[in-house]
Amino acid sequence: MSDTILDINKDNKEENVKLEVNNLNLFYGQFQALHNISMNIKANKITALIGPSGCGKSTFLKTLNRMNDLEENVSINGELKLDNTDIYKEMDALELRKRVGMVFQQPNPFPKTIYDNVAYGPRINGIKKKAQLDEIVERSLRQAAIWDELKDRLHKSALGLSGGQQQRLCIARTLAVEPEVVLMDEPTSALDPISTSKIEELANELKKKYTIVIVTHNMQQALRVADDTAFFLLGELIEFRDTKKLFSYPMDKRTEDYITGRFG
Ligand SMILES: Nc1ncnc2c1ncn2[C@@H]1O[C@H](COP(=O)(O)OP(=O)(O)OP(=O)(O)O)[C@@H](O)[C@H]1O
Repeated sequence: MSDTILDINKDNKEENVKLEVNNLNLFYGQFQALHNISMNIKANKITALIGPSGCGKSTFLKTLNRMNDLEENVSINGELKLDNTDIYKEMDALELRKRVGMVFQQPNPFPKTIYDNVAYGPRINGIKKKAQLDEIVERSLRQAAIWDELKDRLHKSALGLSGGQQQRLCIARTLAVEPEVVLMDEPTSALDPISTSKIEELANELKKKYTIVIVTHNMQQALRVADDTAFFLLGELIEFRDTKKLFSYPMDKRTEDYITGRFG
């Protein structure tokens, strides 16, 4: 890792750090997919992860809520802390995933009603009272900016919604268990421009309450929504800083080549 990135991480330390990553390495069998990643993800900010296909963005995102634990042959070393607690050594994976929710590339609602999709997580967590569930469903759909569109069809199947509506429903489902961090893996890549801009506006609104980490292939999207941007290449974190600075004055030649379209 370069000195440049260390300097930037020191700057970040002065702000409110939600997730602290130190010297993180991840292997799929013999293949090392992440090399010595260190970065601080700030609370109530949007952090974008960019870089060419296969550079480790999704792998890194998944380490933040231990989704890689589900895969065979994965080994991880280094330190990853949520609010100063090590998520691998000192935290139960289920507890962690309540605090760190995830939204995937393809909207993946359950084949259930809209209401039951949103109530799913709270029910698993033991909430049974209808009035309480009603309140959670409404709050979550409002936070996901889709209440007005769906309030009259809560008991219809979620599979009848458009792709953009399904994705906002999936965001509502994630918010229903009141996470602190929301991870988004290319959440708009399957959506049209109008749905994309709704999700971007929503992310901007949600950061008041949540910390958001988003993987995107779309550099304009990173520029539009992210406070900080991390550029990955071949499993290394090349540069990580304020988004506007990274795009205006890239410090590393490889970042410059990528954002100017010279490779990737
Ligand atoms: N389950 C796995 N087993 C083995 N290798 C994997 C696995 N998942 C990812 N990899 C490899 O790890 C590297 C990083 O993959 P990853 O999906 O994290 O990249 P990415 O930057 O998110 O790519 P994309 O933008 O195409 O989604 C790639 O070389 C990939 O082939």
